[in-house]
Amino acid sequence: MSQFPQLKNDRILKVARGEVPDKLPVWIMRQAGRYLPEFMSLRQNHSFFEMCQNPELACEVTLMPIKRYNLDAAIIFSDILVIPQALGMVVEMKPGVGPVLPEPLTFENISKLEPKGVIERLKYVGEAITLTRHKLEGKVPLFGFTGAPWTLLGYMVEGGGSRTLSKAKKWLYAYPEVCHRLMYLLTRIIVDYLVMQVEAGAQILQVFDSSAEVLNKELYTKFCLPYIKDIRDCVLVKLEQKNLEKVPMVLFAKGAHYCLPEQADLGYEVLGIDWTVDPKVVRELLKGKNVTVQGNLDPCALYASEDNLIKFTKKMIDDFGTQRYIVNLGHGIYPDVCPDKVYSFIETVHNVKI
Ligand SMILES: Cc1c2[nH]c(c1CCC(=O)O)Cc1[nH]c(c(CCC(=O)O)c1C)Cc1[nH]c(c(CCC(=O)O)c1C)Cc1[nH]c(c(C)c1CCC(=O)O)C2
Repeated sequence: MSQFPQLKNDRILKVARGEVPDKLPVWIMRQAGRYLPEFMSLRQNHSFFEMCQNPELACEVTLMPIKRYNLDAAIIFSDILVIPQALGMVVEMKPGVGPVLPEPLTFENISKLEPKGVIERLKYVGEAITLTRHKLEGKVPLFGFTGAPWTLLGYMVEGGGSRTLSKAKKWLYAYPEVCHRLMYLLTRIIVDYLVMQVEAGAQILQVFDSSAEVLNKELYTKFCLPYIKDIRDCVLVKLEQKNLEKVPMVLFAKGAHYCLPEQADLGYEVLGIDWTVDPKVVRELLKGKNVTVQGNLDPCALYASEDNLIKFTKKMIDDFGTQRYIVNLGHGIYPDVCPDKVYSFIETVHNVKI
């Protein structure tokens, strides 16, 4: 593997491992995105997936928030939907709408999915990661990421975003065996995809299960937890086989507070917490568990006045406490947030004494 510049800021990695940092680490979900004018100006000339697939462009976008802010991590510019795309599904990113898969999964076309060679077709993500590791010059660690099996299956069955995911949930209730087979297939791909990202230079990994919020404890226990655990276990085994470093992993199961203690037993070092949960309740639910928490400021709090934003941020940190805590929003930042608000948020976090 290529020799990368030495890491200068390892706050996030330390806190993920349960060690005490000099300052609270902070990063922002969707930190490289449309709220940044420099992103919008680049985006005018390129389609979304063209930006994902071109390592130079993906690297440039990944570095945009790092150049502007004192963030404690970078996250590779990509999308969770590159997996369905590499499986042969058409994925379009429609401005103002979001992702659209014009030919969603049906019983008739399941056999058309092409798992063979899928990692090869995702090699561009690895190339973007390797390039970014060099260009980061060791400033901060680089996150790799993936969607969790359920969230990917949801988009594949629904053909795009959905508030209720009633079509995908119908599959869970009506065709559980088919769903298990698909979840298993996605799990195998996700494992190899994450290992490939570490091989390329990712120093920490996040699994996004953004659609966990439409399930309940029973469904999540049956259809999601076993696969999410399998991902963690198999990534560890494969990293060891390849003599690669054991990188920490974050599970962000959005809206799955109905099973937080169960999430803490899957082997992930960090649990991402969405903005709907009270930090004190989170700590209570996770008492005695060996995990770090990450989150969870309401992304809309960045619309508040600077004074109030600072107040909300301090209160959140007070309520979580500074132990084993990575500061983040409780979901991705919105495109119409004023970029200056992000300075106040980060500065407020870094000013907290720990
Ligand atoms: C569900 C999901 C997706 N993608 C992702 C998730 C999980 C996190 C979450 O719940 O938000 C993850 C994601 N998407 C993107 C990143 C890049 C890294 C980062 O800065 O965090 C990451 C980590 C870029 C993106 N992904 C997308 C954009 C905007 C697309 C554009 O420029 O047109 C970016 C910068 C598009 C996207 N991609 C997806 C949706 C629903 C959308 C549309 C919503 C939106 O527009 O914000 C699927």
